[in-house]
Formats: sequence, structure tokens, C-alpha cells
Amino acid sequence: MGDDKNEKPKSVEELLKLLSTADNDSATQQRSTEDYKFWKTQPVPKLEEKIDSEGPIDSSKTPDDIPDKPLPLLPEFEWVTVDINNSEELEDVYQLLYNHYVEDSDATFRFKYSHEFFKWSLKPPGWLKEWHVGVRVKATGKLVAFIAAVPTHLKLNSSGKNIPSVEINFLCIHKKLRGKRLAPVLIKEINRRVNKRDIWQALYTGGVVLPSPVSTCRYTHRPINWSKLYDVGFSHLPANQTKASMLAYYSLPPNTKTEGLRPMTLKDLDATFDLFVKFQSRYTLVPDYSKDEFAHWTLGSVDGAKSNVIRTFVVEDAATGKITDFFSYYLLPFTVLDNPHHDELGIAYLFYYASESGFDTGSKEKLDQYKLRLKSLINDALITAKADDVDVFNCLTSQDNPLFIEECKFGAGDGYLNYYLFNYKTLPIPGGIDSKTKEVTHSQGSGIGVVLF
Ligand SMILES: CCCCCCCCCCCCCC(=O)SCCNC(=O)CCNC(=O)[C@H](O)C(C)(C)COP(=O)(O)OP(=O)(O)OC[C@H]1O[C@@H](n2cnc3c(N)ncnc32)[C@H](O)[C@@H]1OP(=O)(O)O
Repeated sequence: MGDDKNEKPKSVEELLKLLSTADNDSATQQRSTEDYKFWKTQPVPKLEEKIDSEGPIDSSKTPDDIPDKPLPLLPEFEWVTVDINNSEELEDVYQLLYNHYVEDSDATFRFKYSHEFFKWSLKPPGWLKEWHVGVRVKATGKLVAFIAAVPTHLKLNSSGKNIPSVEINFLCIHKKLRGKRLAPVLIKEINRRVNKRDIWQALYTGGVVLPSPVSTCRYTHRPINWSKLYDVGFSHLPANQTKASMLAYYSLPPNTKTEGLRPMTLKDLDATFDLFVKFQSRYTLVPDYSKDEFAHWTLGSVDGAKSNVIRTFVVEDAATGKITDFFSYYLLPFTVLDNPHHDELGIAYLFYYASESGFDTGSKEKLDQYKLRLKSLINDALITAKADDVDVFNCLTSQDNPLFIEECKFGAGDGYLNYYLFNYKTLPIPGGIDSKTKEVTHSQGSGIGVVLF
């Protein structure tokens, strides 16, 4: 965690880094597109390319041009469509990801995806079963690889283009099958299935540097339960501090401060959606959600049942009844292995938010007012997250996050997240960090207005 240079982040940070940066080292950085055996064959911009115009890279195909059958696998494996409505099949995905997705080198922490988390992230409105693609061992039925697409529309506010797309996520191969070029086969298969539905663009993120990121954001972390983070080895005690001083520094008031703050309900949907749509125009790359999609992503379900994965709060003006602000975050804990005191770490990730105070930030005075409002809202998010047993609150340098990161005591981590568009060229989008030093640019936000898991 970067709030103190003396802290030496260990396993949790390492885990996030694996998810977010993987081989973000200088050796990888120096690869040219020609070194990417698979990616150099795909419709993505080259690393060396200077982009001067925006638009699809290959727009020559129709669904009829796309093969009806997947590429062949080795005879002992078979393609499957995973039915996540079937609890046994969902459990297969859970087990594959739990055991093989991302792990720190000590195997101390693992992402604790839940069935509910998968249902939320893999079943937004318009989801298709055939886009949950697996590879099973024919003899045993064991699921050994997975990749998923969910439908979305992306909007590039730079050009006003609306792009029917998918988000690709949860690419995972069993550890024993790594390095065997199965990933390109999975990517081609999900591409085939998506193309068959006449969709030709995709958004995906990753730590790996591939041809070619449209933006790069950095992870930042805000300790909430510092002593627990210290106990499990996430936070370290800086030489010039005491445990008491660290606890005092990260302590939070018991109650939220914003007047009219309360959990969002279905009856807030119309007003919150309008606020969101208007607010999102400040970023370059945003999801163009329908109201149904927005309801799914902010409420989890529209049947009134409390979600265990997504929290959304609105601010209602007492005098006018108007929704003036909202924020949301999702919960994705870590399992802590082999620790005598703790078996779980509560983790929240900032998701979407909006504030009327962001509509006019033209003057310094207005910008300062907006920054103050953001600080106050995010502090309240930390307080509500604490009540949900969250131990650390993470956010990227996407959206306007750099405007409150320092003020709200988030520390810059080692993890970077690259954003990619498949089959679409666009000018580079600022990711809230300096392109050379990679430090958070506190004076301005980023152009990335979309959040993936
Ligand atoms: C229009 C619709 C389009 C749809 C498709 C849009 C594109 C979607 C793209 C996918 C977005 C996924 C978003 C997420 O889910 S990001 C999460 C990725 N998953 C993990 O990190 C989990 C743990 N790791 C694994 O399970 C494996 O290591 C994976 C599966 C990642 C690679 O397996 P393995 O280690 O056994 O490798 P290989 O021998 O089979 O294959 C090597 C080739 O694969 C390229 N590689 C490695 N990692 C990634 C990566 N994260 N994105 C894209 N490509 C990647 C690599 O550069 C090399 O190509 P090239 O260097 O030779 O060229």
C-alpha cells in the first residue's frame, strides 16, 4: 500500500497485482507486437502503432462468414456451454476459479467468489448461456477451462459512437494445462460465438501487457480495519509509526455525514439512472446501460432482496425529494488460508457513482466544491462499507477517483490494470496516472468511465 513508502506490501497486494498486472515488468513492456504469436494475428492495434483515427479494425464480416463449429480440441477434451442456472455447473465454475484463477505465491489469499457474485456478474439483462464457454475432460467431465462474455453497449463520448459489444471476463485455465496455447483457442471460440450474434467488438481488462491498451489505471487501497490487515500481513508498520498512530490515522466516524444518504431502492431507479447518464458524459469511455441494465448493476436484483455483492446508496434532498448523488461498490472478499486468527478479508471495490456537483466544474471554485462533495461521499462509502465488515476498500484511478484518492487516505498500490478494446481503434484515454511516472494525477480525473470486475 503506497501511503507510506516504508510499507512493504506482501501477499494481498501481490494477489491484486497478479490479477491486475501479471507480467507488467520491463521485459514484457519491451515486447513488440511481432513477439505476440497469437495477438499479432488479431484485429487489435499494434503496440508500435500511432493511432490517428477511430473505428473498427475489421468490418468486413457478417455472421454467415463465421464458422458454425468451434476449433477442434485435443481428443480428450470437449467444448461445453456451462449452464450457470444449474447449481452443479455453477459449482464447477466456482471450483475452477477458486483453485486456479489468481493466487499469491504463498497461497495465503484467494478471491472468494460466491455463487451470487457469479450470477450477478454473468447474468445481466440480455445475457446468453452460450457465452459461458467451458472445456471439460471427456472421461471425467471435469471443467478445466472457462471464458465468459456478457453483452453491453459501449459509448465513446469522444466521437459519440455507440458500439454494441461484449465484456470478456473470467478467462481461466487449470494450472496443469497452462502454457499449452489453450488461451488463444478459448478466445477464438468466444469470439466465434459472439460474432455469430453479429457483435464484433469487445472490452476486456488485464494485468498482462498485450497489443494494445487503450488506457491503464492503477489500483489504490484504503485500509479500514488496519489492525486486521496488519495481522494477515497486508499492512506493515512503518518505522516511524506505532500501531496506535496507524489506527488513529485510518479511524472513521461511526456515522455517515451526508444528509439524506440511504440505500437505493427500486423506486429511486428512474432518478438515479437519469443522474448517472448525465454524469457519465464527463468520461470518454462509458457503458451505455439501459435502465434495466443499470438496475441490475446497482440493485443486484429488482425483486427487493438484499444483494450480498452490490451496495448502492443514494442522497435524497430533503426539501425537493431529488436524488442528488449516488455511489456503489461491490463486495468480493478474500479467503485467508493458514492464519490462526482470520479466515476472511472483507474487500470492497468502488463501482459507479455520480453527483450533481460534478455537472459544472468549469471554474476552480466549482471544481473545489465537487472535490469536497466527492470526498464526503467516498468517506461515507468507507463508513457504510465498514458496517459490512469490509477491511480494505479498493479503487482504481478510473473515473474521477484521482480527485479524492489522497484526501480519503487511499494509498497507491503496485497493481495496474490495462483496458483493451477488441477490433476497435481509439485514441489513448487517460487512466488517472502520469504516463511516465505512473503516479496518480491528483489534479484531474481519468477518461475511463467503465468498471469491470
Ligand atoms: C467480438 C468478441 C471478441 C471476443 C474476444 C476478445 C478478446 C478477449 C481476450 C481475453 C480477455 C480475458 C480477460 C480476463 O479474464 S483477465 C483474467 C485472466 N485470468 C487469469 O489471470 C487467471 C489465471 N491465469 C490463467 O488461467 C492463464 O494463465 C490464462 C488463461 C490467463 C492464460 O493461459 P496460459 O498461461 O496457459 O497461456 P496459453 O499458453 O494458453 O496462451 C498464451 C497466449 O495467451 C495470451 N494471454 C495470456 N494471458 C492473457 C490474458 N489475460 N488475456 C488475453 N490473452 C492472454 C498470451 O499473451 C499468449 O499469446 P501471445 O503472447 O502468444 O500472442
